[in-house]
Amino acid sequence: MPSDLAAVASLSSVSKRMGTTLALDDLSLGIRPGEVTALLGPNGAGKTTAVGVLTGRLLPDAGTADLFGLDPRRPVARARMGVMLQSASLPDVLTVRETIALQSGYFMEARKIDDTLALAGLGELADRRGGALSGGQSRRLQFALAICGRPDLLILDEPTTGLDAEARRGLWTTVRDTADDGAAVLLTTHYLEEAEALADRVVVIAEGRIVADGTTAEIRASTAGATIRCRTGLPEPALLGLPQVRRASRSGGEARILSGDAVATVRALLERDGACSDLRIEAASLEDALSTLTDKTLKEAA
Ligand SMILES: Nc1ncnc2c1ncn2[C@@H]1O[C@H](COP(=O)(O)OP(=O)(O)OP(=O)(O)O)[C@@H](O)[C@H]1O
Repeated sequence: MPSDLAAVASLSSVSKRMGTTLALDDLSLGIRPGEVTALLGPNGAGKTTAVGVLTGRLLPDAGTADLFGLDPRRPVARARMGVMLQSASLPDVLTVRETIALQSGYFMEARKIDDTLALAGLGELADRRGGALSGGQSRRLQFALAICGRPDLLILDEPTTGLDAEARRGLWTTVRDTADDGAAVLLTTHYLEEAEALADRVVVIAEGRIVADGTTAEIRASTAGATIRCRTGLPEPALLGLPQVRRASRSGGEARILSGDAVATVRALLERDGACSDLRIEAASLEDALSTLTDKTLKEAA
C-alpha cells in the first residue's frame, strides 16, 4: 500500500563517479515505509551504485545520503536495514540454520529461526552446509539473512536472479508482506513482471539519472502508445518510416511496431502493404514503455 510517510532512506542530488563513468548524475530518491519501490533500468544504468551509496558501502562524490536520519555508514542506522546484494560470501562450513542463527543474533527483534527458514523456502535445507548449496539455494539463504532481523528497510539488489519460478513467487510473497507490515523496500530488477507484481512505485534510471517515477500504470501511460503486430512484406526501414513509429522489428514474417498513434500508423501501413495480414493492436507493455524512456535519454544525451 503506497504511503504518504516521510522517506526512511534517501539520496539527495547524489553524483558518483565509478572509474571513468558518471554512474550517478545528480540523483535524488526517497524510499518510503509501507511501499515497495522498484529501481529499473538497463545494464550499467547506476542501480547497484545507487544501492551502494544508500547502504553506506560507497561515498557520494557530491550530494548526501541519509539512512533513518543518519549517515548510512553509522552502525546504528545500518542495524535497521536488511540487505541482499548481487553477490555475497556465505560461510561454507556452517549449516543454513547456523548461518541464520549467527546473523539473527545481531538483532534485538529477530524472527524465530524456523520462521525465517520457512519464509525463505529453506525448511528442508536447514541442516545443509553453506558449501553444499546450489546457486539458487545460496540466493535464498542471502534473502533469509536480509529478512531475519525484521528490518525497517529491506534492500534487494536483483534478488530473484537465479531463482526458479516457485522460489521467485515465494520471495515475492515475503517481500510484499514485509512492505504491508510497514517496512520500506527497495529492489532492483531486470524483470518487468517482478516490478508489475510487486512494486507500488517504479523508478526508472538511465545513465545515472531518473527518467520516470510512478506506478507501473503511470509509467506505461507516460509513454502512451500501442504495439502493432502483423504479417507484412515491408522491410524494417519502411516500417520505421511509417507515421508515429517509435521502434520496429521483424521476426520471420511477423513485424512488431511500437507506435505513438496506432490509427495513424495502421492507416499508412495498409496503404503501403495491401497484403498485410494478422493485424493485432495491444496497449504498449511496460517493457516497451521502458525502452522508449531509456532510449529517449540516450538520444537526448547524444
Ligand atoms: N568498480 C567500478 N569501476 C569502474 N566502473 C564501474 C565500477 N562499478 C560500476 N562501474 C560503472 O558504473 C556504471 C553503473 O554501474 P552499476 O553497476 O551501478 O549499474 P547497474 O544499473 O546496477 O547495472 P546492471 O543492471 O548491469 O547490474 C556502469 O557504467 C559501470 O560500468
